[in-house]
Amino acid sequence: MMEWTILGAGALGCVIAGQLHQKGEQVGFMLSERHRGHFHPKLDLITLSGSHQLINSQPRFPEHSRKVECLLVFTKAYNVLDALKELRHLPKSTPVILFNNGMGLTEQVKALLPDNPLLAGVCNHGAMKEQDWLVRHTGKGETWLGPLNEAGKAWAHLVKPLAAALGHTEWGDDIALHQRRKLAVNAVMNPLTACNNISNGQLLEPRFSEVLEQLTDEVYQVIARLDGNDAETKEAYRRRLHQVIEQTATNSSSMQQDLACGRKTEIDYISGYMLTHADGLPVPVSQQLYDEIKKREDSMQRPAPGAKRQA
Ligand SMILES: NC(=O)C1=CN([C@@H]2O[C@H](COP(=O)(O)OP(=O)(O)OC[C@H]3O[C@@H](n4cnc5c(N)ncnc54)[C@H](OP(=O)(O)O)[C@@H]3O)[C@@H](O)[C@H]2O)C=CC1
Ligand SMILES: CC(C)(CO)C(=O)C(=O)O
Repeated sequence: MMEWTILGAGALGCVIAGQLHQKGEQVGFMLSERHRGHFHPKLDLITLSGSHQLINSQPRFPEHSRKVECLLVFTKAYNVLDALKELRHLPKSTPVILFNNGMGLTEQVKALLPDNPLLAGVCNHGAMKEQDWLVRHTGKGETWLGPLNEAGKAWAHLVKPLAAALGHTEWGDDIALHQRRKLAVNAVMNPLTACNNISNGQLLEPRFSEVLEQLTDEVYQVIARLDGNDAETKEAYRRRLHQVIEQTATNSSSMQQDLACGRKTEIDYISGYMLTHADGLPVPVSQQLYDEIKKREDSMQRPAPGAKRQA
């Protein structure tokens, strides 16, 4: 039986691993260096119904990459390239599926792994890491899988076991279209909630109505131009965005959580991607939010004035 190797044992990677495991699939975790030499307890997954599921997974490190049969990448976008570079022995025939949010990595991953079948997954499940090896499944949504290169097209059959484990999962020949649909939601919700330190649902308060409207228009123009004939109508996009805001009203966006906890955000792959592809379209609100988040990220990395340097 093929083993699914999860690179990135964080919130989403653990939830997907848990769901695959529950369906009898074999799952292993390719771990970062900080786990080396540590005891690996069973993964404790809190399911949507609140029950605990204990999962016995196989810990792996880059020297085991020769044996990887199918790699699912669940690191943050800014860690994808470095994490893949560590897997020097990854067979050229192993399919690699990128599940990160945001866009802009495809060409670099193609250059790094020119022979491997490459795919992208667009996953709308929700996951939260409560601590190492304790992860909560917070929401169910549809998943799309599609090819990023020619060799990736031969792996459409992976949809079947993924659908059995994750629920609604479909193959999309034009996976970039589905990535942009998700980006269009993230490029509004993530920077606005992060900059204002609010929950997703607070975006619907009257004080944000003007900025929400302006940002929605900017993002729509850029994404619709990239989508060409496949663009959704502005009304359909607005409805979809408001549906996500309402369905996740009590949640905090990933960017809000990252910024509030002093972690790096995925802004370069979300708003940064939008700005790079604006190509003359006016995007002042996106630019302002992008600049603000980069400024806060930079200030987090600088030691506070008067703080002692570590020897
Ligand atoms: N959480 C969610 O609900 C959703 C998340 N996404 C997207 O999925 C991606 C992952 O998100 P999420 O799970 O929340 O993020 P997390 O930060 O919880 O998980 C990322 C994991 O990647 C691991 N990692 C980083 N570098 C390496 C490396 N070199 N080798 C092995 N592992 C590495 C980290 O491991 P360690 O901590 O051990 O260093 C960390 O556990 C993001 O792009 C996110 O936007 C998409 C949909 C929903
Ligand atoms: C849709 C949204 C904003 C839900 O929180 C998300 O995907 C994120 O937080 O990154």
